[in-house]
Amino acid sequence: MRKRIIAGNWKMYKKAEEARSFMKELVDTVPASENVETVICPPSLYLYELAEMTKSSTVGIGAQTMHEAKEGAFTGEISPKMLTDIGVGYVILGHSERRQYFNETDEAVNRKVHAAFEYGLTPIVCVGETLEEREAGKTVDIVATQVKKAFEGIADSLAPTAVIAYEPIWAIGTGKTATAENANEVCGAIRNTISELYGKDVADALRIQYGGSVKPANIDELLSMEHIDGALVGGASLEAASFLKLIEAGSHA
Ligand SMILES: O=C[C@H](O)COP(=O)(O)O
Repeated sequence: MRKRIIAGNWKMYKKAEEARSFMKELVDTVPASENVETVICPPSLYLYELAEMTKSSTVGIGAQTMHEAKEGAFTGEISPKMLTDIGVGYVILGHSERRQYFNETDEAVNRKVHAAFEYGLTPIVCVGETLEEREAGKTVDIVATQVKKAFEGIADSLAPTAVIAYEPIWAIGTGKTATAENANEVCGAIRNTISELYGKDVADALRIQYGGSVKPANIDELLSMEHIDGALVGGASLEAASFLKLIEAGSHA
């Protein structure tokens, strides 16, 4: 049985005090459950403080992106070594906003997946199609190619510990959600791709999240699907009350 993983991606939102009080509430009230792993990915500015606040709790902290090098003259960047050093455990890689606005290519995502593993971080690898690609019937091809490229050269022993987030780009922040059946179908295709690459045991172990306008009203149906093991949540992770409802949903057997 795969443990669910619900991750909040705050993107470029929240002032320091808001981040602090959210995390205090989350740490104090997050249900202790063996069924769900909880992760918050704040802006990098808050990583250190929030990692300190969550040290003795079950809440994990993730970065929203990182550079692939351990250190160097890369103004403005943060490295996997720095993330591990301050107690960050996860990193989102290849989010569609990084691909779209910051020219993050499949090749760069692959290098970052390698770097994440090298420094003991769990990569949350994002894949997803545009509306145009979906309407042209290319969804499965697109996500399968993104997965294959992201995992190029990744050892069999590491692959099952990665997380893949399927985020149809047209569903991000738009209020439009893929139907649970649709999302499940694509997550199933992702699992098949992993099975082709690594075999069934790895495919059965690797967790796949759905992301794109996930909220308390649709989480139960999404999580009831065979191939959906959690959610990568933007908007609904910004308020502790709604995020806690998602964790609560994930904690049910
Ligand atoms: O990383 C999170 C996704 O981009 C989903 O964002 P959203 O829940 O606001 O649609």
